[in-house]
Amino acid sequence: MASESVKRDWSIRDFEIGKPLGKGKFGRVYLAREAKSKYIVALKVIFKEQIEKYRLQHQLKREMAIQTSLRHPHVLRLYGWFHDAERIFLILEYAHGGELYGELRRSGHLSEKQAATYIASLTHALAYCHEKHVIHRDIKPENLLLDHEGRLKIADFGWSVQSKNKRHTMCGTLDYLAPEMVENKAHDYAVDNWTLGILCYEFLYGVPPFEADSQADTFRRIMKVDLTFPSTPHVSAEAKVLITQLLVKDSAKRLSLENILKHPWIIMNADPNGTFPK
Ligand SMILES: Cc1cc(NC(=O)CCC(=O)c2ccc(F)c(C(F)(F)F)c2)ccc1-c1nn(C(C)C)c2ncnc(N)c12
Repeated sequence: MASESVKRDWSIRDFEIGKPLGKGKFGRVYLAREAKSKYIVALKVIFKEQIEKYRLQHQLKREMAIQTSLRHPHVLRLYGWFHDAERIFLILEYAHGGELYGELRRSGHLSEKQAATYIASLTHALAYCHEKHVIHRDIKPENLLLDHEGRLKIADFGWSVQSKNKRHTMCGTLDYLAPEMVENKAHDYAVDNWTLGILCYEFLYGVPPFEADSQADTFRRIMKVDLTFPSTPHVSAEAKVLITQLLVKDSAKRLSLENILKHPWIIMNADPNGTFPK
């Protein structure tokens, strides 16, 4: 699939369409199978009139170029795409394990081993993206999927796909944005380091650290870095140290991706091959 997906021109006739996986602002996504190789993929249908209506042609082209160029075990593959008169079809890696979000909602919070394994996977994926000069900027549980072995995959929905089970967060939540993003200031790669701190907190406590009843209150809590840790036995002091070293207002002072991977909490808890014993 990898070699073919780059050169040949695909068309809808090459695929057998399966069950719908979810629907989004621009169209639906289906389980599908490439007819010859029987290779399973997720096929996302985007309606051209929606893209034209929001004048997203260039942004979509840029996203497609970025996503087809990324090759990393923790970044969901975009194998290729094709279009007909009114639709654009994206041929995506199928994440058999579904949404990490679902796992977090079901269990309330993750164990330190699960949380550390996911943070280490995300850190590896972000180090790769940053090497390719790609800042993700939109990492949140919504965009995190799991493969059949429970390995994390960063997916970039562009515009979030609302899967079947309704999400609890409104789209456009501020919870995951760094201070310089919510202030609309110039931002750099370190915004992703901040978001790793947000996600680590949410994996361990079940809610993001600056959650509030209104966006205005969330905004105020982010700008103040109003970070508090509920007292609970299942979160170690080392985990709190890592979160505190990432949720730093001055982006230059946030722990680097390299030092996250050397952090005692990650070394002690992350499973090196990214799965972790269930
Ligand atoms: C549906 C789905 C899509 C994606 N990726 C994208 O769609 C990229 C699209 C994009 O970048 C884009 C689109 C419009 C647009 F206007 C722009 C712009 F212009 F703004 F930049 C950008 C990744 C994974 C899934 C996915 N979803 N699910 C279920 C949870 C439903 C899955 N379950 C299993 N496996 C899966 N792969 C999935």
